[in-house]
Amino acid sequence: MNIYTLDSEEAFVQTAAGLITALVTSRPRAKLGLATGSTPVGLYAKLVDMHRQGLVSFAGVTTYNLDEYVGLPEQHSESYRTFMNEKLFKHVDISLDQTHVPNGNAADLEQECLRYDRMLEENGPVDLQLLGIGHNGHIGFNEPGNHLIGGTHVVPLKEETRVANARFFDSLDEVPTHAITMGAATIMKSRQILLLIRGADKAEIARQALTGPITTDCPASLLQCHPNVVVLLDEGAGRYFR
Ligand SMILES: N[C@@H]1[C@@H](O)[C@H](O)[C@@H](COP(=O)(O)O)O[C@@H]1O
Repeated sequence: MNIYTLDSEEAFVQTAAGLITALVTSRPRAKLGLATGSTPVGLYAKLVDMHRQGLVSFAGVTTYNLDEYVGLPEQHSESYRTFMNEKLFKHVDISLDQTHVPNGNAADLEQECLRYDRMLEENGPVDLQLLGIGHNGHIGFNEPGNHLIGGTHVVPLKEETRVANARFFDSLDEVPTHAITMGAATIMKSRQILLLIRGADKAEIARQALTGPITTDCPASLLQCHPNVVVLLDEGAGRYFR
């Protein structure tokens, strides 16, 4: 793992954006795995900015998002489809049919998981998978537990995850109880992984995930087995890595 602690928000965002734009420039038909949550918001804003300046084009890029809530209407302000459209897709030269987010409203969710996996199998592996991390070590919505699942699947969200994400909703009751997520094996098949970790409240889980035992109790620890991972930590999250 290549672990870097950046000492400013600008350096953090600029480094992440630099890695993505370098890939997309050298490989215009790149396949990007994308993530939601508050962590990549600054990165997406930087990519939009660089696109506006003519520094990067996404015209040939295909994207695959990690996850989506189950049962939240696609147009809901907090659906991950809306998040991606608003934070990135609407503002760059990518056509929406090149962007993929699991359909959390599919009539048959099991079929939807199979469809998503088949699509990733046929088109993948992704060149670069962007990841954040939950306070409990989840990646995508692969929650801690006594096992991990390889492929795309429906997952009941841990109470702590629903509480953490309640800040985006009017109340905890509105936070969906389930999500569809890419599985651990799919994530591990990515050619490169870019893991972003921000905030002092993530310092401890960063230490566990990056230097602790590889265990399903901390799904992100599995990334220690991947041959090509770049981890960017901001000052707060990087307390143990300076
Ligand atoms: N499913 C997403 C993850 O992909 C994200 O990495 C994580 C952390 O979110 P944040 O960046 O807001 O802390 O939780 C969410 O629930």
